[in-house]
Amino acid sequence: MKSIKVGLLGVGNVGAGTFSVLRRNQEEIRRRAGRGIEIVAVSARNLERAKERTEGQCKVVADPFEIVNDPEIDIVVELIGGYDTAKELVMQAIANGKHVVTANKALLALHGTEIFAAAQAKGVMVAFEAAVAGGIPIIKALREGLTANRIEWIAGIINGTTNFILSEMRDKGLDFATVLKEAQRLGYAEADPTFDIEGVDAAHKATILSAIAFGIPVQFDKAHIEGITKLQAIDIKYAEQLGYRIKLLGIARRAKVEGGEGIELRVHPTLIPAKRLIANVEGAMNAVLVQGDAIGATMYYGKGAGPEPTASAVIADLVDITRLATADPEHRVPHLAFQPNAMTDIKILPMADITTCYYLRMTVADRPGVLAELTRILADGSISIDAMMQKEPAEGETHTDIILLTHLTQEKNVVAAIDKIEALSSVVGKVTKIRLENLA
Ligand SMILES: NC(=O)C1=CN([C@@H]2O[C@H](COP(=O)(O)OP(=O)(O)OC[C@H]3O[C@@H](n4cnc5c(N)ncnc54)[C@H](O)[C@@H]3O)[C@@H](O)[C@H]2O)C=CC1
Ligand SMILES: N[C@@H](CC=O)C(=O)O
Ligand code: NA
Repeated sequence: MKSIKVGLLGVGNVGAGTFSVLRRNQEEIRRRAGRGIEIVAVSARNLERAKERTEGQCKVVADPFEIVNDPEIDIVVELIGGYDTAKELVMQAIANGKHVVTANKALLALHGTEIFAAAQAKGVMVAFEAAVAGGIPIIKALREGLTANRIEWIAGIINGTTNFILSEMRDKGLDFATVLKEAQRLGYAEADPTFDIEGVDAAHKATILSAIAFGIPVQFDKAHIEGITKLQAIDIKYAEQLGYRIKLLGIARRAKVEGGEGIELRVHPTLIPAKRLIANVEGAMNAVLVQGDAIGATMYYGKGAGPEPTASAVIADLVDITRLATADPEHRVPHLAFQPNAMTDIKILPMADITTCYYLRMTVADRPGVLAELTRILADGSISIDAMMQKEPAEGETHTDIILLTHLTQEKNVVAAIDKIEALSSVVGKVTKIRLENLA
């Protein structure tokens, strides 16, 4: 049978990885797909570099629209990133009746609803395994393997760059900027690395996961986002002393609220018990925990970033499309796992309404009665304490650090209690609050 013809937009880290894995494993892939998968044209900004990376094996063009409008091309692979041009190209490819593969989580988290609706109407597939947790087949697991379950929650280390930074800083004592540069050199970081370190990339991915897990629209604008730039070394140290690790987690969870159900959608540094598997996921590795009502907890682990791990997911999508291209569109897996007419609109909760445990660090005067003041404020706010650690004041110091871990409580209770604690004359400066999840 004739090869399926692919046009590649962008020959950067992932584009180059896709080209080389597809060439290296072409025979194996052909045996799986039932026919060859051939990149016939690429578009790039740097034409010379693209020619080198594609070893003169295909046409190299400057204008990406030349590819999306080429009648010979069956599948367009979008690997340029960003929202604007990428969206135009993807929409044009769909309008031209081409299937699309994209690794672009930013695009899907913002415009997924429109893109999937257009693809559905046109009867083409938009595949995006590489967009969440790189090479880990988490989209496949959620859309296909776990369809019997009511998904309760998902919690994942879904940004390789930040996990790499946290691991290297802790293990090798390197500084933030040095490790970030290394993550960029290794092809893990986004073109704009603030997306990684400020939690935006993880929020793009958590948004996509929430849609597939719960059958709700993609709603990036409702995600709560905190990155790792404000995390302090002292909290990483105290967390270790208490038996926890701090990871940047993306969390999507069903929650019972007054009047029904809501969804928590949040990304922030999180304390996790050190004995949990996920707390021991290091470097650029990703791990996603999924709790289903029938299966219980499952964990998906692997390389979440980098040229070839991401190419692994891009090519898996190419194989899926090749196998299904001739199937009746009605028989394909729905883009967001649920049939388009069966999506629901469970509300994403404001942060004030989420429920979790907390790590609170405060600097207090080392004098009698301070602890009683703190515990009174917490008790008044219905916050119960799970553990406490008080450090000895350093030689000649009159102040010391107190760290409190709370049981489950609502964020609004904690915020109100912190306001009162910060107003005490015995407390110096701000209280540091980090959320804590016990997980499975
Ligand atoms: N690097 C990684 O580990 C992962 C990246 N992704 C996603 O994959 C996509 C690509 O990422 P990378 O390869 O890392 O980025 P990159 O910055 O290395 O590559 C993007 C390439 O596209 C080219 N480009 C930009 N605009 C273009 C245009 N209009 N026409 C033609 N070429 C254009 C750039 O010159 C660059 O070579 C992004 O959406 C990213 O979020 C997803 C998972 C992992
Ligand atoms: N910049 C991202 C790349 C993969 O999605 C990351 O670091 O995880
Ligand atoms: Na993936």
